[in-house]
Amino acid sequence: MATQETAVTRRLQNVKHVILVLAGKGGVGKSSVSTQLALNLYNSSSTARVGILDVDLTGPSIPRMFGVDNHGVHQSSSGWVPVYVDGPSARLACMSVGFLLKNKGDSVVWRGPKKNGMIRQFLSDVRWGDLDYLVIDTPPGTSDEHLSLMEHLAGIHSRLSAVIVTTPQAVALMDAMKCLSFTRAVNLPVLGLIENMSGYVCPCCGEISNVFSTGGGVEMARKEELRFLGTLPVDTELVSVLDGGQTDEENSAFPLLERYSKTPSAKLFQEILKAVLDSLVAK
Ligand SMILES: Nc1ncnc2c1ncn2[C@@H]1O[C@H](COP(=O)(O)OP(=O)(O)OP(=O)(O)O)[C@@H](O)[C@H]1O
Ligand code: SF4
Repeated sequence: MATQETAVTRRLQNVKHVILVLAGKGGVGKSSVSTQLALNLYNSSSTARVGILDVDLTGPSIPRMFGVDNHGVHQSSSGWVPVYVDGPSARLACMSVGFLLKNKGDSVVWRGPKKNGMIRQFLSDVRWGDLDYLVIDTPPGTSDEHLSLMEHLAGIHSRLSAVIVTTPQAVALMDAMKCLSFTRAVNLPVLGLIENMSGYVCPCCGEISNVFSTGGGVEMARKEELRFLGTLPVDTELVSVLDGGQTDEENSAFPLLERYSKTPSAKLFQEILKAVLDSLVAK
């Protein structure tokens, strides 16, 4: 184990911050928040270097969200080369088990030890290089994958933190509490809580209406002395950008960023990004 940890520590020596995105429950928007966090961090300065690692091994959705699900990764003598989703700028690196599957629809049916080995390889064998931020999209709940991550990242514990994503419903909040207790058990600092799918953005006028209850995330954050990072409504424009697949038709090297920047979510995420960066400084 010591050798493995050293390999991970060595590989990630020039990664300044590693941010795990957690959610207690599936489908609350953890992958879309991970994608938006990576895009906003990338956009936070013209030199920011960002990586996104998808360790949701049984349901990898990051390649599809970035519109690179037909790409593969290749091995070089110094490790796997990630997919650079921003073209020639090569400041936004992406790695996912999705790149290793023969067919998009293939499922990954692995036992714990194999998943653990894959996560170790993602951390120790990918040529991440110098990164300001590495965002890790984790599976829902707290599973073997989370324990593997904590074990392999032990050597860089001071650079680790987490963001918890929930929806406003009581059942999602209960599951978010389980996530929070996991972070406390493993001594993982939490930057704060994001309430996703909180209200609905009208596609006609942009007004945000509350279809279901909202405010559960704020209340949980208050009770648990967590920072509340902000809310994101259900945004149909975001869905068409993240789920519709990107094309290279637009006159841009990075059509996803251009299309995302026009969504209501992009504007709202700027406040969340500020809160995330503040929390990182205060950590
Ligand atoms: N704020 C939002 N507005 C509209 N659609 C959203 C929003 N957040 C997420 N979605 C959509 O909901 C679906 C599920 O989101 P996502 O894949 O991010 O969830 P998840 O929590 O990562 O799910 P999983 O259980 O697969 O880990 C996707 O189609 C995504 O585009
Ligand atoms: S929010 Fe305004 S524009 Fe949107 S559907 Fe309702 S009334 Fe119409």
